[in-house]
Amino acid sequence: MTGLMTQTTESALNIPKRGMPVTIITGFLGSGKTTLLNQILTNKKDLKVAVLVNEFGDINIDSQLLVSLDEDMVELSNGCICCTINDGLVDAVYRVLERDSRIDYLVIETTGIADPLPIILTFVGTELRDLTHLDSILTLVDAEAFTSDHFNSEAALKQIYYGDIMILLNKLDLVSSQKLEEVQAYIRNIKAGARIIPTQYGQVPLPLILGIGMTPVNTFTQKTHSDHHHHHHHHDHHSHHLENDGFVSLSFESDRPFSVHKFEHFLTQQMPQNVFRAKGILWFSDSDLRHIFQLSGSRYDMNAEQWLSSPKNQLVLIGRDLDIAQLQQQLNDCLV
Ligand SMILES: Nc1nc2c(ncn2[C@@H]2O[C@H](COP(=O)(O)OP(=O)(O)OP(=O)(O)O)[C@@H](O)[C@H]2O)c(=O)[nH]1
Repeated sequence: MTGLMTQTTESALNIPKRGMPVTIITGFLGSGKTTLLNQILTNKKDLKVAVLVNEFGDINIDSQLLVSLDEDMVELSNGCICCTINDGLVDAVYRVLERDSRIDYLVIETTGIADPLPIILTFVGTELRDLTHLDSILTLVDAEAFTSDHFNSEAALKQIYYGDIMILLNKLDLVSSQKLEEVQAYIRNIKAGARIIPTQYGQVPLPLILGIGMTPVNTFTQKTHSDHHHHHHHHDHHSHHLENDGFVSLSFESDRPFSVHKFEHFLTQQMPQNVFRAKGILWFSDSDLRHIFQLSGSRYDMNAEQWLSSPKNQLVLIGRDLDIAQLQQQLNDCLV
């Protein structure tokens, strides 16, 4: 993969000038969307890329973990993009379009539980249709975590269903070739003719995913026209997946550090199985470094790096049927 990357990341992207091209990254919780976004930002060369990040928790962890946090970065409000999207997204895209500085490309990272259809319809069914050009929808799938019931999530299935388009089957390093075959067969079964690219840490030559003109805009446009009389009304697209999927999130912040032993105890003894995803920037009393904590399914890891701001604890947990009050208390008890 790495060899391929160096060969193909020359400024070979063929980006049409009509309307700003837009790529939407979807994929279930922890599948590798932010990792892919970082690959894009690292390898974009001269391409001026604006980024919209949307998170389901109340704290923006992802935006703090992106490689480039310069003026190209735009942050969307929190909440699920497909529920709060319509005005928030349109406004955020306008802010990008109205910038004085040059912007060649817009990449949008959705939350891991977003149903992509309302987002697609926002681009093809509103005034954004004339201003932007929806180029591609990339759906990340965690090859290891993928099963046919995939956390019983409606959103996870829809991400594949609408992601016509391009599926990045990520975390190749964590699966056997047999599992890889099984997942590919499963995806092709739900989505005949799906284009699937196996990846590791989202490494993929950019010309394969940006400027590819893969979104069958007409299909979605026809749907929009038959569903809508007024293109300003987007509420019909509101998805009920949150109620169906039953996801809740807990955001924890503190200006005091954790005891590493207490936090370890919380992680191994107290944290319920139905926390599917956690991410945090953690401060431990016995360390001068910030710890980037990532949990996805049954895996977690922690990387230490320099603080970029004054130390504090920020943690988001996402799962189903969580006892929020109890978890808050348990996290409080980890503080020194
Ligand atoms: N082993 C392995 N880990 C990966 C790979 N890609 C991403 N990860 C890890 O998976 C975890 C989740 O990755 P993210 O990129 O944050 O996932 P995400 O889809 O943005 O997560 P949400 O925004 O919470 O839905 C992180 O710890 C990554 O380092 C991969 O190919 N292999």
